[in-house]
Amino acid sequence: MIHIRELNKKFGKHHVLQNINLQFELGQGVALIGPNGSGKTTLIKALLGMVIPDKGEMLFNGSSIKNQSLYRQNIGYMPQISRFPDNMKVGQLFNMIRDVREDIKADVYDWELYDSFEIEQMKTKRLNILSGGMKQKVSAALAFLFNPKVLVLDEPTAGLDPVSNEILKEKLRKSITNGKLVLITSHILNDLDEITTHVAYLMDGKTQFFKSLEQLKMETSEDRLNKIIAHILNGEEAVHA
Ligand SMILES: Nc1ncnc2c1ncn2[C@@H]1O[C@H](COP(=O)(O)OP(=O)(O)OP(=O)(O)O)[C@@H](O)[C@H]1O
Repeated sequence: MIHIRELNKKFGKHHVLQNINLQFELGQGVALIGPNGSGKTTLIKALLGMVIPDKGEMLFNGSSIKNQSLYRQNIGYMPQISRFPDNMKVGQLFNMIRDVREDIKADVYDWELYDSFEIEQMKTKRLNILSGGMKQKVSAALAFLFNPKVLVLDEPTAGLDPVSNEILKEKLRKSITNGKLVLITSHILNDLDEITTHVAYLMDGKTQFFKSLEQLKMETSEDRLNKIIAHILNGEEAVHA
């Protein structure tokens, strides 16, 4: 579905992505994790065409995404920080985005998060007065609205209250079961446990590993993602010590 080959990106002298090779398929929940500044958001932005790589290629369904934009219709994106037009109201934003995608038929729409997050009740609120968590809800509902095959979520649970967090996680779980590809970054590894089928771990712009959760569980004899990662990192420290 998504093939990333020998991807490189420098910002000035800072080599932020170094020879990244990854392959994601429908039905996977890929946890893209790694320390602050390891390149996760840059990789996501490259995939969305928001950052232009220096070298390497990315294929979506077998076709290069270079200078393409149509493939993005298949991706629902929830950014780390949502920036909305300040004076627009929530309802106007949804209307505007639906107008942009007039090709999408009404029966394709997925209103589940819109309903669960009770966005109808905030329809008349201006976007610039929404709390951080409310903005996250709007952003999540928009990412799912057109029922895309691929969901890319950059720290989606940061700022969500526990009930909303569970709603989003359940939605992601269902989406993966129904054959969508979910690519998600988070530092809250507990949030990823029930969603993850594969883990891509980035460090200093390099892929440290990309493995299925099952394989990682077997290798570490740990069950939870935070324990698995701690096990691997402690092992590495021991090796380097
Ligand atoms: N537009 C830019 N110009 C210059 N440097 C950038 C730019 N965008 C990102 N960087 C740098 O690239 C590195 C990777 O940033 P990125 O946001 O991809 O990390 P991340 O893994 O998502 O981090 P976090 O976990 O903190 O969100 C950082 O050192 C960052 O300062």
